[in-house]
Amino acid sequence: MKENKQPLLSVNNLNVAVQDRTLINNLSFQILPATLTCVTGENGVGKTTMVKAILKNFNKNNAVKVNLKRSQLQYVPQFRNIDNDYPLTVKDFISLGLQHSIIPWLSKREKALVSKVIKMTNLEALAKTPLGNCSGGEQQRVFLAQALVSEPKLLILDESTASLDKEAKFLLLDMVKQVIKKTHTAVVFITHDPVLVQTYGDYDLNIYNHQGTISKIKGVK
Ligand SMILES: Nc1ncnc2c1ncn2[C@@H]1O[C@H](COP(=O)(O)OP(=O)(O)OP(=O)(O)O)[C@@H](O)[C@H]1O
Repeated sequence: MKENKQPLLSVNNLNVAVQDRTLINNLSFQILPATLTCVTGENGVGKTTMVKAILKNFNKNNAVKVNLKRSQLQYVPQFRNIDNDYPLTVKDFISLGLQHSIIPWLSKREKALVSKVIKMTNLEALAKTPLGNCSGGEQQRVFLAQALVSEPKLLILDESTASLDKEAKFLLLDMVKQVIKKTHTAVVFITHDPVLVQTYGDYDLNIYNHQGTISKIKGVK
C-alpha cells in the first residue's frame, strides 16, 4: 500500500476545558497515517477530555481539521464492564462494529471483513466463545477487533492496556503495530506506561502544566 503523508488530523490552538476550567492551552499537533502517537501525562491532566474535545469539534472549525469521514475515526474507550454472563459471542460482538448497510443480515463482504479482522487479532479460537467468558486481555483484543471492522483510518485507544499484565500489554501492542503496518491506520494511544511508549511509539504527545508537546521518540526514523 502506498503511504500518504498528508496529516489525517490537525489540531490547531485547541483549548481543552471542562466546565470553566482550562486543562490544556493552545494545543497544536498533527497525526500522520501509519504512525503510533502515545498521549502521556499525569492522572487528570486532560488526556481523555482532549480526545472528547477532538470528537466534539470534528471538522466544525479550524481547531480540529480532519482529513477523513467521521466513520473512519474509531474511539475505544477506557472503561467497559462486561459481565461474566454477557451472552454475545466474540464474533457477534465484533460484527456490531460494522457500518451497517440497510439489509439486516451480513453481506458477503461484511462476513469476509469480520473473518479477516478475527484472523488479524488472533481471535479465531475464541470466535464462538461468549465475550463474558474471555479474559481481560482477550476482551481488549475483541474491543480492538470491533473498532477495526469499520476499517478506521484513525483509531484512538484510551488506556487499552491499563488492566493487562505485562505479557498481554506487549501482545496487544504487537497486534496494533501489525495493523498499522498492514492497513496504514494511524493510532493514538493514551497510556501511562513509559516502557510501551519507548517500545512502540513513533511520537509522544506529552501533556504537562496545561501544555501539550509532541516529540519524535528516539530511535524512530
Ligand atoms: N464532565 C466533567 N465535569 C467536571 N470535571 C471533569 C469532567 N470530566 C473530566 N473532568 C475533570 O477534568 C480533569 C481531566 O480529566 P481526564 O479524564 O481528561 O484526565 P486524564 O488525563 O485522562 O486522566 P487519567 O490519566 O487519570 O485517565 C480531571 O480533573 C477530571 O476530574
